[in-house]
Amino acid sequence: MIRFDAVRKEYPDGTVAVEDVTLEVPSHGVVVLVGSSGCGKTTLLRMVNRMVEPTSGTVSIDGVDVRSIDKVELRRSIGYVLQAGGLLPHRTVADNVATVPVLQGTSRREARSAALGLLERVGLDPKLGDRYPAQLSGGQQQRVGVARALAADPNILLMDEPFGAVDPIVRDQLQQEMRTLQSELGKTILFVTHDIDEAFALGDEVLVLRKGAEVAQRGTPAEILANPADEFVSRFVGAGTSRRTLSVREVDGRRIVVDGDDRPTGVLAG
Ligand SMILES: Nc1ncnc2c1ncn2[C@@H]1O[C@H](COP(=O)(O)OP(=O)(O)OP(=O)(O)O)[C@@H](O)[C@H]1O
Repeated sequence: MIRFDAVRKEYPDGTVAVEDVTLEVPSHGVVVLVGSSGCGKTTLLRMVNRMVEPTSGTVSIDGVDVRSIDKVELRRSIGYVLQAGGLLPHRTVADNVATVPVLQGTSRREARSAALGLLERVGLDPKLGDRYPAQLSGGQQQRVGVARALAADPNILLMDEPFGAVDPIVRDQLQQEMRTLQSELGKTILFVTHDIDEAFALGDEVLVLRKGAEVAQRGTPAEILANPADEFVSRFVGAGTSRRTLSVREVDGRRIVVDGDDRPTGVLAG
């Protein structure tokens, strides 16, 4: 479990990115932080691996204050996936994935062979292991980013808009694959996005944040959609908008789900 206890972050220029946040992220679940640009999501996420130190308050993992853990050790023990993939451009894909295990003492050969297995696991042809990041598509690079984050078999994965830079179709695929992977691996995942649909697609729980990373509402996607806490959340999730208001029409004997503009969104099973 990750716990934020009364954390506040004021940057040296006086910007208060995180006001006063207390929250828990239970183990083995996916918690998504969603909010507009600049609301403090990234700052909060980076406090977990000490890329940002809180001005006050405490972040702990399974009851251990992260400040008591060596920064380098901590970062190697937590998977971190960024929007740009964060891959090292002058290393091959396989070497990128193998970097942390090698630093942790795994032999190069063993780490490389594990890396090829991980590439397969995230849906890539292991042959791509010999390429350089620039020789891959954006979606493939994101997959490598996920493989690299998983390489040291961390309990915790921090994901900062990892699918933000790819087209909607690839994004959809990556989200589905992440769900499958998570059902197999059961990591503790803290995921940041500004896209409410992505939050609803991936989160066991979703936290809608306002400025200063203040939690406007926390709940399952269904709870938030069914019962938005206030006007801010309601607007953010689009509850009550034509896109969210679905109804059923019968067409040629099949039951089609349509949105408030009568546009089809799916077919009812059964
Ligand atoms: N190093 C820094 N120095 C000063 N201000 C910063 C720094 N990093 C972030 N901020 C400010 O802190 C606030 C929160 O930023 P943060 O990146 O955490 O938000 P975010 O919700 O992740 O936004 P985005 O979705 O755009 O990445 C913003 O006002 C931002 O400009």
